[in-house]
Amino acid sequence: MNKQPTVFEKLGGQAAMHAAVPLFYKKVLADDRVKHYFKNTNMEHQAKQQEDFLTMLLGGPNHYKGKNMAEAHKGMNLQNSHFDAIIENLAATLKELGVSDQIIGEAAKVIEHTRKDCLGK
Ligand code: HEM
Repeated sequence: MNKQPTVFEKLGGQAAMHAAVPLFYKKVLADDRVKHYFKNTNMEHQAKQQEDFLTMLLGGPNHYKGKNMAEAHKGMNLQNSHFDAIIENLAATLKELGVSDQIIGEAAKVIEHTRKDCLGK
């Protein structure tokens, strides 16, 4: 029986994820809606954590050793608009890398499940 490909595989697997995350954070750090949150963040560490987290979340291998989303974003008072900005930057990144709108939509739908935890509500 053939296994259905995961969103991670459809996006292009680890190589695609590794290419996407730095581009994504470049956009995030240029986005006035969210960039201030990262002023004390080690972005190299953040990119590694995010690559591992998204890989796991989208159905790839699980190497993620960071905090859960509620813990990671505790005290930041994040709002829906911030979450939307993050998703928008990720979607724009994937689009630039040639991922189809269909697959971007599938990825966004999975990531959407983390909204409540990220916002702490
Ligand atoms: C809602 C807007 C968001 C903002 C402004 C934001 C901001 C941040 C910041 C500043 C950190 C680093 C904290 C530190 O320096 O220790 C962080 C950690 C992290 N965030 Fe977000 N984040 C957001 C949404 C998300 C989303 C949607 C995801 C996943 C899809 C995510 C995944 C992560 C991960 C994996 C970490 C690392 C946790 C660790 O190292 O243990 N974030 N976030």
